[in-house]
Amino acid sequence: MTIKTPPNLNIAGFGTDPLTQRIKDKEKEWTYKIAVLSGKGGVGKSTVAVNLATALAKKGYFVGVLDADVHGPNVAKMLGVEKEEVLAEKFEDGHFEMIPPMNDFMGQTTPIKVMSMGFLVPPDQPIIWRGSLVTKAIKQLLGDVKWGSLDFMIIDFPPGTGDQILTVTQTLKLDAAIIVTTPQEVALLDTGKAVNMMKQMGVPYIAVVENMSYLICPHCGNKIDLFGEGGGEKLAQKEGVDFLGKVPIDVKAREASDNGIPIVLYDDTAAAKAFMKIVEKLIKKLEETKKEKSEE
Ligand SMILES: Nc1ncnc2c1ncn2[C@@H]1O[C@H](COP(=O)(O)OP(=O)(O)OP(=O)(O)O)[C@@H](O)[C@H]1O
Repeated sequence: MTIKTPPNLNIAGFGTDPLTQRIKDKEKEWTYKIAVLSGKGGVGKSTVAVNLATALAKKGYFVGVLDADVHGPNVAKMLGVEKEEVLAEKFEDGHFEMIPPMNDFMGQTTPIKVMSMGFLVPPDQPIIWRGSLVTKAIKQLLGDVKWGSLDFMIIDFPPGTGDQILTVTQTLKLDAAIIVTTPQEVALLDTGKAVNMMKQMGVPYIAVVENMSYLICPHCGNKIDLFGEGGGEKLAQKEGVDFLGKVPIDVKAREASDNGIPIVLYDDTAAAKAFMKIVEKLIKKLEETKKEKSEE
């Protein structure tokens, strides 16, 4: 039976222990679970998450994106589905599961399933919750959603190293963590903390992506290192984790994401080429890591 999501969905009372069990059951259907994090806000974490997801979908993989950035959910807008209505299905035991809206970008990608707090709360309404409630909401967006079978589940976490990340990482067995940074010192300091958090959580594959690495001057074509040079790569080396690549600042990337179209769909841009390269490297590394783990 399909019904419309109740308008005043009571997040706090929407499932308790069985919820954790549902997450555990569902994750068996997801081949790779990848968290996208950043030590610092505003470095382009959501931009990287949606472009990685779209690049994977462009290659024919089935992808789900969970916007776990409950306080600033932008993913649905960036993927052009923010106006979609979320339906829910009632199960025999009485629990509801939301049906994630999908976008296949006019057939340019396989459909991407998207779930975000942004669907359930009006855009101008702030979410003023204590941490435990936020954690619960994120868990519901995992366990009370009909995700189905996926090649990749991408989770866009809130910035920083807060307790929500800790709890979700304890519930869900992540295959990889991608830490997004910009090249400047202040961002790198916080990025190191995020890398170490993922190491402590035992995530098998950890990698750094450097966003806003450089700007190609639209007038002279010269490369400008606006925020310094090579910081992300040096940090990855220092921490002993992989470096997946650099994404340049691209004015079109900002314009495109404001219009709900990930830049990776604009094949001729430097940012799109960078994202495709990153995704190819990521797939290879994930397969290698999985093989190594199965041999242990
Ligand atoms: N490579 C890029 N080139 C141009 N603009 C970019 C690039 N990466 C991100 N942006 C823009 O920067 C802004 C912030 O990006 P985004 O929302 O992805 O950051 P975030 O780290 O997820 O932020 P928050 O910490 O608020 O969650 C957006 O307007 C986005 O379009």
